Amino acid sequence: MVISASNEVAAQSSGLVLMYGGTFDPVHCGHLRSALELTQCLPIQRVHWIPCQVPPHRPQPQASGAARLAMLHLATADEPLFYVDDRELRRAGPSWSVETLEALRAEYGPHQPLAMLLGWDAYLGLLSWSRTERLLDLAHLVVIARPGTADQEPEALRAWSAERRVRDPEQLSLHPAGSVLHITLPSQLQISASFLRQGLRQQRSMRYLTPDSVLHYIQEHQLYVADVV
Ligand SMILES: Nc1ncnc2c1ncn2[C@@H]1O[C@H](COP(=O)(O)OP(=O)(O)OP(=O)(O)O)[C@@H](O)[C@H]1O
Ligand SMILES: O=C(O)c1ccc[n+]([C@@H]2O[C@H](COP(=O)([O-])O)[C@@H](O)[C@H]2O)c1
Repeated sequence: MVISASNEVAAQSSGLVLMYGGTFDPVHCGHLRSALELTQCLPIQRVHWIPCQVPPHRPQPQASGAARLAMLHLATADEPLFYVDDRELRRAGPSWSVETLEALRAEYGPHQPLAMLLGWDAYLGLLSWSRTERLLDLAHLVVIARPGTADQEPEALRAWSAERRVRDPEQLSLHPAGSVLHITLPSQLQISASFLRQGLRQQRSMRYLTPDSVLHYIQEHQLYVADVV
């Protein structure tokens, strides 16, 4: 795909495209609030919410891909910048992020600023991901603090990201890829999907930790009622 200089300017002025990948088993207010706050502090034109089919580095999700996708649609329905993207669910095998970013890069073209969002816990494992270097050729990384995950950044990761670290969010819109930005968002919510699954299994109310529409879906489809085998 050939993009002219004027198209490049148009792509840059329309803002950053953000990939928010996750297991989302289920989506919760920690995810939702973080993404919303990012749209308020970065010039974001679209957030691609991408539930993974086969998470590469963790136990497999309890709810089906179809159910996790449906809950994402319910949770994000009235937020215009949020776009639920099922591309990983349509791909067989482990959901390598590098393949997802390759596809997004091909769609948006070489000049579009693109970033992948990671919570601190996910970021800590980054050096064991598939083709970590290539990730930065394809996108920036936006790493958000996550309360309850106070683990120290391993030295190798700190050194790797230090070379690419930027402090000014504006930098992300000036280049298509290659920078790492750490952000501490104003409201940090100590909510996790595992906490929700456990509470639901124990039949405790999980209201206000995820939207009511998601809780209704969970109830209607009897999700998270049984212990994981
Ligand atoms: N409360 C939160 N605040 C900030 N980031 C979060 C929060 N919860 C999840 N994330 C980030 O969202 C992405 C997807 O997370 P995921 O879907 O695995 O949710 P989770 O709550 O960590 O799930 P689980 O408890 O099952 O591990 C990861 O990058 C993770 O770090
Ligand atoms: O590509 C990889 O090697 C890789 C390794 C671990 C995690 N990921 C992605 O990171 C995202 C967050 O993962 P998780 O386990 O916190 O839901 C999700 O989109 C995963 O597919 C990707």
